Amino acid sequence: MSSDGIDATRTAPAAAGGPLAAVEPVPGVAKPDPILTASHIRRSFGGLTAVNVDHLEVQRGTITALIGPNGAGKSTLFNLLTGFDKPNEGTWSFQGQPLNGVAGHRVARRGMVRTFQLTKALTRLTVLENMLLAAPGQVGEGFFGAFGWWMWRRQEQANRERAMELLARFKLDAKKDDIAGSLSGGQRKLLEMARALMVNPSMVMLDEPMAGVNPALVQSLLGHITALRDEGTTVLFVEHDMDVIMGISDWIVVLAQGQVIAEGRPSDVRSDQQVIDAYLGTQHDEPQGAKTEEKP
Ligand SMILES: Nc1ncnc2c1ncn2[C@@H]1O[C@H](COP(=O)(O)OP(=O)(O)OP(=O)(O)O)[C@@H](O)[C@H]1O
Repeated sequence: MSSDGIDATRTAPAAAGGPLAAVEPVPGVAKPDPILTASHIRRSFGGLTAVNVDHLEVQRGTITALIGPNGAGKSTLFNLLTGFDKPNEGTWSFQGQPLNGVAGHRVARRGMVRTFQLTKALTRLTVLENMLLAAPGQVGEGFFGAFGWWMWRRQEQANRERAMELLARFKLDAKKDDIAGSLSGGQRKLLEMARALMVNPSMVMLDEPMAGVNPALVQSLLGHITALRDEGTTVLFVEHDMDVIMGISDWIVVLAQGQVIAEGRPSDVRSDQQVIDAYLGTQHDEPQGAKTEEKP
């Protein structure tokens, strides 16, 4: 157990007795307490329908994996739900509030935040600067004159404290003044996660959190993800590594050709013939880390 109270070596058992225990594993099934609900979401690119989801609910306080073969529509669905793309049709709500037409940065302010790979520009900034840029909206300096200045200073201070707390949690505090581009692949993933937490979200969406991560850091990342869930944060993640998916997910949603073809607990999904035919049968079950690299 680390000093911040996180057992980084622990991975979660699938939530056999959790809130999803009695939920029937069928596509579109209602959840007891959904934090996110989406209906009739369709997104086409020319003649190609990338996403065509009838109904999907994500249970609050769980780790839900979104899986499927390449081109299944996972990233497109992430972009739509978080306001970084617009569907041709569909409605969705977060914490009971409709999100249609809400821009990405406002979606994040409402508590649903997604991780982004560090852009080239961000890799040239220090780790701490990256964190501060991810902080929630700033009070303008000119706002109410001297009072605005005082507010701005206070907010700066609070952001700095939150950033340092999160960097300590992810064991990046000693690297706060390092250029982000000098971090290893795994440390970058930790920084991406830490940046997302700057807005204190109710739900985090992680896009392939294990891609490019050295096996030594995989356990640490898994520990951080389950710790988030255990603190009450809802986690939705896209991942290809089946060991990771089966090891930490409370619930798995399977997309194929834009549609939800199955959802359920890991044990339900593993034995679903349609999933095996569409995805698992074609999945090269590489050992964890076989396709990874540590240095960018
Ligand atoms: N901007 C775009 N313009 C045209 N086609 C797109 C665009 N974005 C995605 N697509 C197409 O939509 C389909 C779904 O792509 P998407 O990236 O969402 O799949 P994915 O499940 O995330 O795949 P992967 O696992 O390979 O990342 C693919 O056929 C893709 O080529």
